[in-house]
Amino acid sequence: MRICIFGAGATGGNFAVRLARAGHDVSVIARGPHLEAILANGLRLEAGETVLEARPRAAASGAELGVQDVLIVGVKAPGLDGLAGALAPLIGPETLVVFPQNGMPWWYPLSPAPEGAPAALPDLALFRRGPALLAQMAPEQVVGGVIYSGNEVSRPGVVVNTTPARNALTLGPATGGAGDARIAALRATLEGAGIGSETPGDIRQVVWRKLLLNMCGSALGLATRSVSAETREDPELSAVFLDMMGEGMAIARAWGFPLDGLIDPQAVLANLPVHRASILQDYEAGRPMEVGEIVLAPLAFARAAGVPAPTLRVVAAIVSRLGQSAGLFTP
Ligand SMILES: NC(=O)C1=CN([C@@H]2O[C@H](COP(=O)(O)OP(=O)(O)OC[C@H]3O[C@@H](n4cnc5c(N)ncnc54)[C@H](OP(=O)(O)O)[C@@H]3O)[C@@H](O)[C@H]2O)C=CC1
Ligand SMILES: CC(C)(CO)C(=O)C(=O)O
Repeated sequence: MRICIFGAGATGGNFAVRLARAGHDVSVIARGPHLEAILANGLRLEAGETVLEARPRAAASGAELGVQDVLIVGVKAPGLDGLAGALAPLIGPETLVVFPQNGMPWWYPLSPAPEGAPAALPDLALFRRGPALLAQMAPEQVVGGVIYSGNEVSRPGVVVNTTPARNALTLGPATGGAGDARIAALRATLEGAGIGSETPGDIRQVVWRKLLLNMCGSALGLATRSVSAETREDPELSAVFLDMMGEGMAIARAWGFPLDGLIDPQAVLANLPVHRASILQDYEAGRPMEVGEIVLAPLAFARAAGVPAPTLRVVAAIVSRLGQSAGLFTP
């Protein structure tokens, strides 16, 4: 299986090292000092006491690598704008293209609304990424992904894995269902490399579940400039977190993905990692932020379904203002 990770930064770098060390034909697309470091010394993954190194093939462009069996698009969501042409040389008619970005994904509208959900999705700018990307691949090639794995690039060529006990990438076809044998084979490949990959009923349910973690934990970590775990140490912030979780569960329920019984908000709070959420990493590094995907999209879903979300509204306004003032987010 030829696997390319386009944008082997924090999470992509983690997956590239683990897959390469499991013996797979892995290549990465990177740029700048990170690419130079990978070309010179390979990729290094520091996961707790464990250090893993690998030398995947590295390139600046897809044309150097050619068509892949699996393409994992590891860039941040704003990086998808204008990216379709750069992905093209890596994609053939059989290539599975995995999009594992946090928050509401561009591919969400590719499968029909579940029974009882409002028929029309909110009109989000992020959904307008679809046409350019779908000019390079059929909808059936699009694989939705959800990452549970905390990572940070500590210096070029080096990734620190802040959640060594949990590294997972859940996959499901964006057009619905559990997926065919090729997706099953990819899950098995990930599992064999130490990356958990359960089979979801509907990947959009997993998206909502993860989105709530980011909408509450990552947004509060950003607003307070602290590792996510600090929220659970502060009683007032914990209460805000739980209020937002309740709102998020009501939003997901209204859109046909009830999470009752699947999420225990108290347990999610108790397990917030000692990790600078990726949106906080972006803010501090001056990189475009996933504000639209992580807080404004669920707020828009709340409004479209008439679900009250007063706490989310306040936190979203603060996070959006932070991003806009820093020039890292445009609504
Ligand atoms: N980090 C984490 O712990 C987690 C992240 N996620 C999600 O995973 C996704 C990826 O996040 P993360 O891994 O943190 O992101 P990173 O920013 O660490 O990695 C993305 C990489 O892609 C590179 N890149 C972007 N565009 C191009 C391009 N056109 N050509 C070559 N390289 C490019 C970036 O380079 P450059 O640095 O030069 O921009 C960077 O190295 C996000 O949606 C995030 O929310 C999910 C769970 C946890
Ligand atoms: C909170 C975390 C690590 C969960 O995987 C995450 O998604 C992020 O940092 O953006």
